[in-house]
Amino acid sequence: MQISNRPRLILGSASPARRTLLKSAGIDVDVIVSGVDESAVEAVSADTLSQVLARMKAAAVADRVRQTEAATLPGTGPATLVLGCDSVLAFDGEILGKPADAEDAVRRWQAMRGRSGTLHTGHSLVDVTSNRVAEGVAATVVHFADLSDEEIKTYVGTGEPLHVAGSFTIDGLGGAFVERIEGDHGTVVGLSLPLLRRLVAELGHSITDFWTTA
Ligand SMILES: Nc1nc2c(ncn2[C@H]2C[C@H](O)[C@@H](COP(=O)(O)OP(=O)(O)OP(=O)(O)O)O2)c(=O)[nH]1
Repeated sequence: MQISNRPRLILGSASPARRTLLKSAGIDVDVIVSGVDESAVEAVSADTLSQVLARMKAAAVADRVRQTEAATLPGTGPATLVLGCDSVLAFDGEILGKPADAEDAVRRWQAMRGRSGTLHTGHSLVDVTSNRVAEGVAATVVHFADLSDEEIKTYVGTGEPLHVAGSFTIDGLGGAFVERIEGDHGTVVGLSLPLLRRLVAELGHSITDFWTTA
């Protein structure tokens, strides 16, 4: 039996978009949702907030893995890594997570249309065995289309904006409302693959080690 030396990546996020993005990039993950209460953290700046929350999520899941898998965690051999992420939109001096409700989403879009904001996604990668951590925040400027009131009302009515940071997606219905971006596309979805490549390298791996197809 071929013993896999492939390191294991656990995604500490409930976001289906993050899991899909990794799968499309050849990386199959296990998912363990952190359950971290994001409201407990004071927003200082968008990049600091996204980094602190990503760190809290990854640490919570790494602790759980250490407790539940103590017997099977390899002291040597393939590593087990946990990735936590958090995305927030910096717009007009505010830090915007998910909208409170539909009215909030409408108000946000009436302010955002025709303007730009910066989507910050914090990443924290923990090697469960060595406890080493590699972290970074990726930021992408998003230029929004000048939506009509009718488009805003219809888009919010789909429910999509209510579940995502910044009240928009770039890979869903909201894609029609993103004129252009300056930076990595994945950062807007919620996970930067080029940054992940650098973080796994910091912990001694190559991103190609995680490919299930290679
Ligand atoms: N599909 C998609 N999702 C987006 C986009 N922008 C933001 N999101 C989602 C990704 C995350 O699920 C959510 C941002 O909230 P968080 O970063 O706190 O993650 P979430 O609470 O969903 O899950 P987690 O806390 O990681 O378990 O918004 C986008 O352009 N496309």
